[in-house]
Amino acid sequence: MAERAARHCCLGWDFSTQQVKVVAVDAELSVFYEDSVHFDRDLVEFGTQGGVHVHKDGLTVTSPVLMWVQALDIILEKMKASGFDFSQVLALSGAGQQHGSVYWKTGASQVLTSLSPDLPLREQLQACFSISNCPVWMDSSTAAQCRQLEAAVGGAQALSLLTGSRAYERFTGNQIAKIYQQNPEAYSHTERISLVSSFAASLFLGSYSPVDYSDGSGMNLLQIQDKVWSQACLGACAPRLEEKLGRPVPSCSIVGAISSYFVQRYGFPPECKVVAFTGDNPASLAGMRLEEGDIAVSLGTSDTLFLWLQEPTPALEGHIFCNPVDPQHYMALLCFKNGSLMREKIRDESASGSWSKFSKALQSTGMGNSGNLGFYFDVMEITPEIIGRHRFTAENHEVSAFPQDVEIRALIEGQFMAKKIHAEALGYRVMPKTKILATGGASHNRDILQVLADVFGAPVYVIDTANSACVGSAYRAFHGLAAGTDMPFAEIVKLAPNPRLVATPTPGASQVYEALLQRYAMLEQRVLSQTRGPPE
Ligand SMILES: O=C(CO)[C@@H](O)[C@H](O)CF
Repeated sequence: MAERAARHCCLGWDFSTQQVKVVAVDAELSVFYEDSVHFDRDLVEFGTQGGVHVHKDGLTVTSPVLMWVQALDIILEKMKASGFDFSQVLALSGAGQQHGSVYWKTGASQVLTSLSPDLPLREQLQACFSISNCPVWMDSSTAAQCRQLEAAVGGAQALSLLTGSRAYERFTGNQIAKIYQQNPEAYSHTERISLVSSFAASLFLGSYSPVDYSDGSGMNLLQIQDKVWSQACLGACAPRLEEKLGRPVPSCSIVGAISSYFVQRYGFPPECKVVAFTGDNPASLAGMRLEEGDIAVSLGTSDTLFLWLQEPTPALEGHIFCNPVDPQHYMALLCFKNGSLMREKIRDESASGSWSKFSKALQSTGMGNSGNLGFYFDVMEITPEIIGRHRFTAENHEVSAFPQDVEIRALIEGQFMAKKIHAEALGYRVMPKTKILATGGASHNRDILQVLADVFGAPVYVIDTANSACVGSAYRAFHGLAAGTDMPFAEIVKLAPNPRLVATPTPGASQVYEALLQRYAMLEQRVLSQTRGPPE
């Protein structure tokens, strides 16, 4: 085989819900290698569906930690078999599904620091975990622990101001509290608790990696302003928790050099640096190269907004995390459950199942839809908590139906006005340099993106985000190598492929939507009060 040219690179890992993925990115920021191990397909013995086990109660959702360990063994062996030159790896970083937690058994650190390069990780780490099935982000079994935590710190809004979110069942502090309450013996035999991100970093480090500020913001435990654990939150969840978590670190930190295990077994250079791993969403923000004032809109099954914020306004909706690439700033995440499934339903009902007819309806109706407004929530919406379809005429009279074309525009304008209103409630403001980055299935429909540009008054770009968490992690590894030079992340990634401009605001759009947004906000409150019933 022809000698492969030497190609210095950084690796970006993603320990996601369904698979472990890796990309190799060279100094020109080109992705030249990618691989993955799919849990359901490649690790059948664990019996997961979508990478998880949903328990009989329908609320508890876990994943086997040894499945994650073995997936790393397999993917590294696949890379080795493909002839990947590990000696060229300058640094690596990674991401993990947020909120999940890993429980290292007392004594595990000795095993982790003295791994034999002759054996796979799984064989050596078999007995290193006090909890075999780790709670993950899909779990919703900790409602009681959420109420206890909010009560301990003065309520939901107080917790949100402190940690960036009100209590959420999937957030790690509440999961730890449940384990302490229901399995105190396992908790007492736990010397370290990692997030999925810091657990993965620990494997490469050969010692316990600290939690980074950004993924740590998804625990209901970290004070997001001071970037220290909240003693009130720790105390409300479990005893002696701080010693099990260790001190959190900035997300751009080099947490150490790669373990000798990987040097001897795979040929990594001993000076290969490990940059703190973070959550998948913060890593995606890095991969999409969001900058201050930008907003990323993922138009998928549910719609997700990533915001870059300088001064957050924590609220009872959405999540504020410490920013993964600028320690002085923040990011926000907003989830809208009625995303593409709602768009597909209206397409089927009002455009005979045709996206082309759907687009024609948007083209044939004007901005503002002659004052007609709609709320379309066939499943209980997260942001805000409303269910049902509610349509209003220009005179704010509720009606039971719209003509088909009006219905289609009311759906799309309503979805995007909701996004703008709730993003602004978290402190987001459109800036002159704002770019909207659209991803996900609906981002292939230019007419939908035109409405997005008009409602926000900002240009819309599309970007390939297939591997955004991995690529963002590789970018963060390069950024970690520049530690101490104060080089901003944007400078490090300036060679990366640019997003493609798809839509710019129609002239006059801001005047139309400025008025409509105010009506939308007012009507949303009216619907909320109707569906929530009168305040107690
Ligand atoms: O719970 C979430 C964010 O808060 C999910 O996006 C997980 O990070 C997916 F892994």
